[in-house]
Amino acid sequence: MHPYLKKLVQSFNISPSDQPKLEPLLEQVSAYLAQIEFISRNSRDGATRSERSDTPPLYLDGLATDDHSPEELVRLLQEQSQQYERQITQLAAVKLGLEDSLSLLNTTLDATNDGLVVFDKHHKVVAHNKLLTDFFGITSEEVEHSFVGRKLKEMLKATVYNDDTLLELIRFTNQNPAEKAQGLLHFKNGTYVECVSKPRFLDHRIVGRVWSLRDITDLKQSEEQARHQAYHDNLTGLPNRALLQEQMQRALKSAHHHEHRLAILFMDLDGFKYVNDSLGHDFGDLMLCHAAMRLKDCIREIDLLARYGGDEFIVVMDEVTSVKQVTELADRIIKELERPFFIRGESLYMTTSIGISLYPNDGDSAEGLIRDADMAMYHAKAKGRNNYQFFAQELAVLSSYRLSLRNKLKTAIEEEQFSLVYQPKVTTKENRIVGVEALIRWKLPDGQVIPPDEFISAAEDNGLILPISDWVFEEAIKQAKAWSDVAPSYFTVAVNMSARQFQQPDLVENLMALLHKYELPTRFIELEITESMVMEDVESAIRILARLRKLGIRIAIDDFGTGYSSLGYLKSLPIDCLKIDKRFVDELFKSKADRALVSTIIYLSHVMGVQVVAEGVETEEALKLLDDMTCDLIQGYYFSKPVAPDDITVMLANNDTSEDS
Ligand SMILES: Nc1nc2c(ncn2[C@@H]2O[C@@H]3COP(=O)(O)O[C@H]4[C@@H](O)[C@H](n5cnc6c(=O)[nH]c(N)nc65)O[C@@H]4COP(=O)(O)O[C@H]3[C@H]2O)c(=O)[nH]1
Repeated sequence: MHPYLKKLVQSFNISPSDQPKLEPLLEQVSAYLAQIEFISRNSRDGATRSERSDTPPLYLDGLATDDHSPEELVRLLQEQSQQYERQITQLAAVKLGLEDSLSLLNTTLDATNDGLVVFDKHHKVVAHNKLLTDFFGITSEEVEHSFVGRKLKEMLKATVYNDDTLLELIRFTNQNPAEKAQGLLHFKNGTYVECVSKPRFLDHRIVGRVWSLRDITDLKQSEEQARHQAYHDNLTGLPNRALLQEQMQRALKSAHHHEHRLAILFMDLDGFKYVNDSLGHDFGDLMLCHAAMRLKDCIREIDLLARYGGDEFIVVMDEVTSVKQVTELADRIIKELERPFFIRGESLYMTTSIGISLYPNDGDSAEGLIRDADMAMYHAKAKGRNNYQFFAQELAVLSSYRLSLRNKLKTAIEEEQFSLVYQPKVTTKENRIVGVEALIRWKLPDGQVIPPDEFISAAEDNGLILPISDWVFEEAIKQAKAWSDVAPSYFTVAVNMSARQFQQPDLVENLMALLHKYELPTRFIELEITESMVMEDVESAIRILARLRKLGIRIAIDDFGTGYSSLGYLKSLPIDCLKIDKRFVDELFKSKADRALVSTIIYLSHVMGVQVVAEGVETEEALKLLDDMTCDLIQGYYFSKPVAPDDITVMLANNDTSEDS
């Protein structure tokens, strides 16, 4: 105790029991006295009055205590002690605040879902939590040295091989202490951890760094799941169009690099629409899954199989060494799909048409190769389905021709480049005209005539078929009205209906409006629709046909025998006439099977009360045979080619118009 304090205790007679209470204060005072003693040496008058003796003079703020009475001294000391008490109270509050902050920090560190470690500016660990040690499988003691040297290597062992993200992050933060750094760590136990490192600032100065680690495995997994869904077809689980594009880009790059060849096989199931329409979409879905499985079995590990669209699949064959290898795969696929499918107790047959393009022969872009294979697939369909065709440049020429046709078609209607010709339909026995078929002709301003087979499908593709069909209908009805006065009552003008037109919801209303406009009785009009148009949606087709028929319009099925229809379904169709396709008529003398087929079609049609017309009859021989087979009507060059309306008017005038037809 300071000698003056001793003196003080003695002079104020402070009891020994009270002395401990005063002790903290006395200690403070003692420290203070030591301080003022130092100050006193530099007192205002500069005199050094602090010669060391047993009772050196006491100075308070430069005032020697010897100069003051004890009362004054006590007052001064009391003032000082009060000041100390205030300071102590303040300090205690600050300490409490600090303790509170520390406890808050510790609780926060433990409660957070992130692994945290806080460093000071000397890279010393200031704080960390348990999660951090869990992530790396280290102890709390090891954290101290964890981010440097050998320990860091140990710690990195927790992440997957070759994931040196953490190392990179540390390097980056050492070089850029003021920057935030962020990375994704992949741990051996499968977890994905997002790692963020931020500098700590105090008064605009960097005082250290905080590292936080967050387990984002769930997020990553749902991301993966979303990615899988975005890139795979829900039904078959196969890669979809988007993934195919990506994978093809990669395969093309690698093929270019390694000088490999690729083959793209574009497959379209034949008549799948029929399965869907007749057996339902659920059944169709099952069929697609089965087909996908079979296709998968046909390809090698390195090949890619994707679902491109409804019933379209694509195989990208990698490392192709020969064309034979490709044709073998195409054959295998065709055979594999030809085997019957047994689904829900039904056995079904399915075939496929395949178009093939080759890299680098046919191009080097994914889109181009797919387009070429698609074109070749259409060629395979045209060749009778259930076969494969390689892309050939001629197909591209054909396709660009179709494109140029489409552009020219746009002006054809406005410039009245279309006209109608009419081909008579006559009775097989007497060759009496019972009707005509209206056939469109397109003559370009330069005199070039383009046959309908060439431009109708192009017009179907770009939607121009609708205004063209409207024009044909109006023109044919106008002409039928002109003939209605001279023609017998059974005379009909048949008009070909386009697939798009058949799908128009206001088809019946539009047709009736036109008939009304030209005051033509409905019985003069016959609509020719193809089997495939009916098969698109059998139920709705039946509904529309029944409505038209009820209004008195005749219905004929055109090109019969070329589609997928069976004779069986004919009985459910509300039709008046069936036209046997020219292909069968051509084969009458060449193929016994076709002859038998034509005969059966005629017989069954009659049983069902449907009239039969044979198309494309060119010879007397064919006419006679068809007559023997009891075919009702014929149409073909034998009697007349399609001719101008005036020629028909003349024919009608010379026609036997007896009403017994
Ligand atoms: N070699 C040969 N050919 C014969 C003989 N008899 C008739 N033909 C031809 O066979 C086609 C019969 O018409 P389609 O089967 O309805 O087949 C038509 C029809 O599907 C479509 N088409 C024609 N006009 C129209 C139309 O106005 N609208 C729609 N949507 N399609 C039409 O174009 C197809 C072809 O029409 P066209 O070229 O006029 O060809 C016509 C006709 O000229 C014959 O004895 N020998």
